[in-house]
Amino acid sequence: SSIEASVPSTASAEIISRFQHYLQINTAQPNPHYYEAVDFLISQAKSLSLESHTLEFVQGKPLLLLKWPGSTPDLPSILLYSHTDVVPSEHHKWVYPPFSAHIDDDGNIYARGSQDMKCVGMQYVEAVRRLKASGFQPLRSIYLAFAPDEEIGGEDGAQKFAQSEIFDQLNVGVVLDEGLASPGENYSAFYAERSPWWLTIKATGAPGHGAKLYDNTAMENLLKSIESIRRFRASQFDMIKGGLMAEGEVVSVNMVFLKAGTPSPTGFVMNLQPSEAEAGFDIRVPPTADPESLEKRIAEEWAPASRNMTFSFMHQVTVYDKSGNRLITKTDSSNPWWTLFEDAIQKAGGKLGKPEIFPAATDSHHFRKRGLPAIGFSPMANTPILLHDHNEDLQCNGQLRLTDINFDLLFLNQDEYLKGIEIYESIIKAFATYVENGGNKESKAEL
Ligand SMILES: CSCC[C@H](NC=O)C(=O)O
Ligand SMILES: [Zn+2]
Ligand SMILES: [Zn+2]
Repeated sequence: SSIEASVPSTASAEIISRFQHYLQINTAQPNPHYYEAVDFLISQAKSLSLESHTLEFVQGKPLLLLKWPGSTPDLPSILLYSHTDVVPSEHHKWVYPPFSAHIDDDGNIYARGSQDMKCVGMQYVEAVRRLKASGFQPLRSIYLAFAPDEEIGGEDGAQKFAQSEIFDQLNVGVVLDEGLASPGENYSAFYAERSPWWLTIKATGAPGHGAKLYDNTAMENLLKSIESIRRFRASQFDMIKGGLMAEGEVVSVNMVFLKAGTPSPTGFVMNLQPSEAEAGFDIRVPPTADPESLEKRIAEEWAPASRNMTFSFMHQVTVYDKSGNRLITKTDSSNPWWTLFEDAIQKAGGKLGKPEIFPAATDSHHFRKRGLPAIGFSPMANTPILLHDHNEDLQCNGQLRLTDINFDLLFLNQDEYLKGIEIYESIIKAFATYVENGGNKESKAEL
């Protein structure tokens, strides 16, 4: 029987092979093969008799929308959201090629996107397949969106989608999007994310001979700022180290570039103090922070005009929605979707850890900005995540950027993947049949 347990059934083998197929499509930034992914997903939709629409808010960047109509279409719908792009890979550092979707003897599936987030996209599809096979009929309409460009900020994908008239017509009530794997037995879930602020500070000062000590040089002015930023960084990091805050709850600041000096044929001119010096920072602001005081700190301490400094943001995502509320999805009984989500996971035999703030950015904020509840969830427990593992280059805002966060690597075990499909079955069932007040006035009277 131990052999039987380790050999997947035919159905499981087919599920895994469909996942492999999706993983094998090269959708790496900056040149993702989007149409190949969309064609494959449309073939899946056909096999499930789902309606499919390819939306193209920007040419060459298709967003595939699938629909399973509900029997009570007036009720707000469920959006099962995923992105189709993946980050680039340094191929030589991989044990198995990133688009091989190789499965080793332990059942671990190796591919770029195995965790982020082709797993989730296909798990939605498989969960729908199983629910359909069981004869389940949703009350609410269920939409599956497969969107481009999350890895570069989602401006031509989720953002345009969430702001579109088409989106309004979907009457979405709740969004499921990606989370992170977790190494322990509890699943991770995310109710918010930190907003990226990409800050450049620039110092100017009088140029002068390298042998002269004088005040107000560009380098000295910049270094004072860097010292101040480092003190702030340490204060935030100490709260994590001391166990007072989770990673997503503090403001992170990391210096990502330094630019100064006068070039010469042999490198830099060594006896000249330059008149300009610049540094760039990747700042992540939790929705619980006070963005105004951080902006004040930047203007007064990190780049004060009094020290001949200027600053600009290459990218600055707000922490507020249109009504001025924080981009936070409630995780208490005031949000019925959260309660349903928790219960559904438990019913399917899963355990949920304390909900967290996602440390990086996902597409969820584009939906939270519309005031919608969005839950970040990738059902992968007992799965290592490689945070801060190695750097990857990709295009963002036309700039070559370096991410210091990398949770796309490694592998996903096939049993964990299959378990995740059952978890989604349970969640989709609960969401799609939910009616406010239980749809039953009497049951309310009993209370
Ligand atoms: C603002 S574009 C970058 C989005 C990216 N998302 C996942 O890594 C991130 O750096 O968080
Ligand atoms: Zn992702
Ligand atoms: Zn990613």
